[in-house]
Amino acid sequence: MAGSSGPIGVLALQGDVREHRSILERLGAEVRLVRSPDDVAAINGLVIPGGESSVIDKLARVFGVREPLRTAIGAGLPVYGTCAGLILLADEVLDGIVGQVSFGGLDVSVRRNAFGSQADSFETELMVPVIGAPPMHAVFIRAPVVERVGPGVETIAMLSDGRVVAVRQGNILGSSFHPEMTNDGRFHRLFLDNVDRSQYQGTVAG
Ligand SMILES: NC(=O)CC[C@H](N)C(=O)O
Repeated sequence: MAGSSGPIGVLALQGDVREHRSILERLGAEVRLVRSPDDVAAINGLVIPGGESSVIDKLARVFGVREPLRTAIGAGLPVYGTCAGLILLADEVLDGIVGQVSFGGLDVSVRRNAFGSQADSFETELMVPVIGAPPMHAVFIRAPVVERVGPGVETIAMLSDGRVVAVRQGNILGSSFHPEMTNDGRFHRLFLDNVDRSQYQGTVAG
């Protein structure tokens, strides 16, 4: 069972926290909403929701969780980021607002709002080989695209035009789209399997 040595965190500063919480609980996880360094110290996996990455970045600094999260991710905390969450995990953010930074951890470059204003939001069926059939119904909302994939990063989903929309690197998983909005638990299952297999022991506060 996932979360055997601690709860699964959902970063709860802004965004679609409730949807992630409910899909994780449906899969049997104990969820802790993360808003403080103590919360970061208590979790053994983390979901970073969709929302607005620049706002989550700012609030993470205000709430004092940015550095603890960076330390935990660097120490191997299993993480899954959707949309804004993927942006926050990218080592490089393209088209960020002035001063915007990410937590990092994923050796990728991600472009915010990559689909432009004429197609801010769309939905499509997406084949994700590591998850298998049937295809996922993928919802893209002012979504980012992964433009550079580092050597240790695996591309796990692409649009039909070849644009990369889901990746993983070790215990870090990210998607441009929102499985939490379509009640498809397969990405969260993949993340919880990472938590179950993880050797992550937590970090000393700081
Ligand atoms: N649905 C989303 O999470 C949108 C992401 C948003 N465009 C950002 O830059 O953070």
